[in-house]
Amino acid sequence: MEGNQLFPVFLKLNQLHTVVIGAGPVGLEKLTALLSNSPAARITVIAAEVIGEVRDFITAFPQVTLLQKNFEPHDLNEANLVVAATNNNELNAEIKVAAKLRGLLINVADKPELCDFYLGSIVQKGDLKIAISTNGKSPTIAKRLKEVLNEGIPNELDDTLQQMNALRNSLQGDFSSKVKKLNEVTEILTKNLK
Ligand SMILES: C[C@@]1(CC(=O)O)C2=NC(=C\c3[nH]c(c(CCC(=O)O)c3CC(=O)O)Cc3[nH]c(c(CC(=O)O)c3CCC(=O)O)/C=C3\N/C(=C\2)[C@@H](CCC(=O)O)[C@]3(C)CC(=O)O)/[C@H]1CCC(=O)O
Ligand SMILES: NC(=O)c1ccc[n+]([C@@H]2O[C@H](COP(=O)([O-])OP(=O)(O)OC[C@H]3O[C@@H](n4cnc5c(N)ncnc54)[C@H](O)[C@@H]3O)[C@@H](O)[C@H]2O)c1
Repeated sequence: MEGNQLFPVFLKLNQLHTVVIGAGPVGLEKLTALLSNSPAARITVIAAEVIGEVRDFITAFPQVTLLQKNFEPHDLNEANLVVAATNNNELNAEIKVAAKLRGLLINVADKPELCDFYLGSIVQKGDLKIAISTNGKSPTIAKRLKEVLNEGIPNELDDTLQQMNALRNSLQGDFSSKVKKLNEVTEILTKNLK
């Protein structure tokens, strides 16, 4: 089978408990991705050594707990989601087993073969969020495409989203008549692209 077979979802990390193992530069990258998208994400960071940048970054997020210790499998007992960013391949494999035994989904940074899910490159304009995946082929292209879309999508699109939401809430009638109206007023968006 060819092409990208990953299924995208948008997680409510504020309702889930994510355990991040490792607090070096790559751990910082993953924490930045998690918390810049979901500032209320419930996260426990576990790491034997913690770089200053991680300590500084998480001070803005009081719901993030830092445990400076060696990883133990029971650290995942209360987890819903796992992100591993350690510099030790044996440990990564051990974390993968501990996650699997508990039925948890895991991302091992930079180790696609150990991942149940990948992080995407994210474009955000207010309530609009677009996640980009290159199927692991080139995160650099994902990053560049994010930059292109960030430039290309007007900030005003978020105003449109808010207006559409107000219209959606004000419409009377049955479901199909509401859908018809919402499609009518947005038809111009696709015409502009042609
Ligand atoms: C999107 C983003 C999200 C995030 O991590 O926040 C992300 N990587 C980002 C950046 C980035 N990562 C790397 C570079 C250096 C250049 C390069 O190698 O290309 C750059 C570019 C840069 O930093 O400029 C190194 C790298 N990454 C992976 C490998 C291993 C491999 O490919 O085998 C290696 C080689 C390590 C080595 O050489 O040792 C693997 C993965 N990286 C993924 C996600 C998943 C696939 C996403 C997809 O489908 O595209 C996947 C599979 C798993 C995962 O980690 O989730 C984030 C964009 C940030 C943004 O939007 O600005
Ligand atoms: N730094 C980069 O730019 C980069 C780029 C590509 C790939 N990588 C890879 O990503 C991984 C992580 O990179 P990094 O630069 O963040 O590494 P790092 O060595 O700076 O950090 C590793 C983290 O894992 C923790 N750790 C190690 N063993 C532990 C244990 N038993 N229990 C708890 N914590 C433990 C360390 O304390 C540290 O916090 C490495 O495999 C590296 O090869 C790094």
